[in-house]
Amino acid sequence: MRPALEATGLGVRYRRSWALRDCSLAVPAGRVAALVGPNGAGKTTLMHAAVGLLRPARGSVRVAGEAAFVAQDKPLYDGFTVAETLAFGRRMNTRWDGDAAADRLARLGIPLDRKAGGLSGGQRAQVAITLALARRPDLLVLDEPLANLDPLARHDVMRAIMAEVAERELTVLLSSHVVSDLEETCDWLVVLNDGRLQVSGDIEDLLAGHLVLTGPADTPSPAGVSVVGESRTGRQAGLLVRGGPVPDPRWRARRASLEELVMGYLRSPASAALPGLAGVGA
Ligand SMILES: Nc1ncnc2c1ncn2[C@@H]1O[C@H](COP(=O)(O)OP(=O)(O)OP(=O)(O)O)[C@@H](O)[C@H]1O
Repeated sequence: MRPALEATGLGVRYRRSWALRDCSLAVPAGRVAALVGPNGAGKTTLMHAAVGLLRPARGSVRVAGEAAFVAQDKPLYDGFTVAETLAFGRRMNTRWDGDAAADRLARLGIPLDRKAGGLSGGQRAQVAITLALARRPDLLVLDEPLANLDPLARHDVMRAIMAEVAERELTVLLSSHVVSDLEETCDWLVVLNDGRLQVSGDIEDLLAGHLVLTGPADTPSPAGVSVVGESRTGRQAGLLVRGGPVPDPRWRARRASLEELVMGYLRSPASAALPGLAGVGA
């Protein structure tokens, strides 16, 4: 099946510095993909390139169908009511599902006569996402949709995104700094670090393909697996490895959590888990 989002050798440069280098990835249709990485890693740049807001200096990025983008600051006109905001969206877009948008806001209990400036952070996020969904996109791109939201609002926003994905063929790419927010919802992981792609893959396959090993600090690294990262503190050593099993009884092995997997790669910028590498599903 054609990927919903495909980047090939993508490179983006702001003046003389490269914000993204040689980035090749494919997100299958119908997935909810988490885009994670430290500040300045290139997440927003990748999203802007994907939705056509900036032109790559190298390579290409392609979306199958229409993309809708919700920027980090969720721009809404504070003086407009929610109803006026919807009417404006209808005038600006040929492909517009106003009924679905009104239904969605009613379900969320967001009053149509409220000025956007009087909405809470969570409500603003929901209105911005509703406007993007009303355009019936094939790919919904959300730049930190959960930033500045309390835990309940974060949960509500993620649940609402899940409901949309379940209802129709929609692919989502969303960035976040809080990996625990992504665990229940996302099934694809993209890790960027300093402008380079480190991980792109199915989350279940990635978790099944990695182990956390703990053992005495002087234990030699196990054979037959590839060490992503290691920390040796005092008498204890901890490794994140790709592959397994590890028959050496000095190492205790367990499944990695999503957080451990992400942190393990981010701490070891030279490591990568990309399609085509042994032990990682494409
Ligand atoms: N308009 C711009 N002009 C010059 N440099 C830029 C511009 N936008 C981003 N950059 C630089 O490109 C790099 C990637 O930035 P980007 O905003 O894509 O990262 P990010 O992963 O989204 O970061 P954050 O998590 O802080 O939002 C950074 O080094 C940043 O300083």
